[in-house]
Amino acid sequence: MSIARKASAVACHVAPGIEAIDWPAAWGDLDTQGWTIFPKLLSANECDAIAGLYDQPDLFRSRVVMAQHGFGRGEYQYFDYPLPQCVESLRTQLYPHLAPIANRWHEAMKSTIHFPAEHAAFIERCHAGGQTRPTPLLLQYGEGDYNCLHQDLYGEHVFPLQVAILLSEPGEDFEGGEFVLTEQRPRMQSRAMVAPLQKGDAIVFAVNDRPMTGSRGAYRVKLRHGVSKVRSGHRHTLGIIFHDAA
Ligand SMILES: O=C(O)CCC(=O)C(=O)O
Ligand SMILES: [Fe+2]
Repeated sequence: MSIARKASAVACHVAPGIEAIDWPAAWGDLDTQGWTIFPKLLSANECDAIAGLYDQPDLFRSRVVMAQHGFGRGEYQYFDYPLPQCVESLRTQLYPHLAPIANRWHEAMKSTIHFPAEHAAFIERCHAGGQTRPTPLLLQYGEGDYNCLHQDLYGEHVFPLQVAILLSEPGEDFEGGEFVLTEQRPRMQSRAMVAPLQKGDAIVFAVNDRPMTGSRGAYRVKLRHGVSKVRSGHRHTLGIIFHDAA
């Protein structure tokens, strides 16, 4: 009974948003800067419904208070299986579009890892390798909170792209709290990037390495992501990570 209740907690219609994505533009952004934005992937109502799940502890497998680990300030919770329908739909419906990019990146980086076309097959691989715990998460920030630059690596199996959806409206629900990324090139100084997200926008970004084309072929650059200090208000984010955790 509790399983049925959990699974139906929040429904949303992600297919139209995914249909509307300009994939050639997205591929271009991902190849040149390692991230891209899908505008308005979720409606304001869907954002509010997902953010509201934060107060239903039975939907989550664990809660992390960032200050206790030196991760920043603020908190997040990892969803438990079965995932709410909306989260499950985003994970399974975005994956098939991202797997070809992941495979192209891995080929360019001379990796022999190949990602299957469907998420279920990739999750089977994670589970067989002992990575069985779900990684989609809901983050919650208040005034003064921030998220240090990090990478969401949870074991040997890593899908190289992940998605974060801003569930609050900048300038209205909160001030500050920008989504920031840094790109570290070999033997060079790091460059910082700020993603201009609005409520309902999704950012797709490299989890760790991505290929960059130089005059002597492709080399690897490393991305990290985080959130600058929230100056006022409240900010929620939904994180969709495609690999599970050990
Ligand atoms: O709150 C944010 O925008 C950052 C989320 C994040 O670190 C993640 O989804 O992995
Ligand atoms: Fe993260």
